[in-house]
Amino acid sequence: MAKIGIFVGTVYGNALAVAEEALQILTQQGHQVEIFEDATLEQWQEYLQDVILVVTSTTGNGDLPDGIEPLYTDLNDKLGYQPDLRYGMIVLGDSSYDTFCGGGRAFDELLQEQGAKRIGDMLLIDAIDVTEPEIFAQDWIEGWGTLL
Ligand SMILES: Cc1cc2nc3c(=O)[nH]c(=O)nc-3n(C[C@H](O)[C@H](O)[C@H](O)COP(=O)(O)O)c2cc1C
Repeated sequence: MAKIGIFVGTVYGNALAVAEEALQILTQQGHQVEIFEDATLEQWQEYLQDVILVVTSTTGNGDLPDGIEPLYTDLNDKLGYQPDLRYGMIVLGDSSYDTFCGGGRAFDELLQEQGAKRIGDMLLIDAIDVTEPEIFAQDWIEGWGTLL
């Protein structure tokens, strides 16, 4: 059983729906799970020895939603190295944008630079193909939960 913080960035609620699905699946697997929106660096730091699942969409021109961008900036400016963190990444975007899933990809790059260990591949969810992202993500979440 792992302690998992799900950190969400959403504009219209799709990423939150995926996060809520993940909460349900991972809790059923026996993990201890909590969702954070508009999260602070302090909340992130509570998981540095545990597991984080980032679920974020992309807005603007490859940007992170307002609810998670300050966390990204704080991680970049203040945290530095986080080698004991294990994490997963689910990114929502739309492939009609040149910056497909740009916000989440940037978040993943930052965590890699800071020594965090990603569990599994990133799940990219393309709004062009997928109308129900929370259903689409189910198999990935189940598989990810068993890797922890
Ligand atoms: C104004 C606007 C800008 C967007 N910009 C991007 C973008 O730069 N790259 C991308 O991959 N998707 C982009 N998207 C698509 C969203 O990321 C996608 O629709 C996603 O499913 C929204 O999830 P949310 O409801 O959690 O915000 C944009 C959508 C809108 C409405």
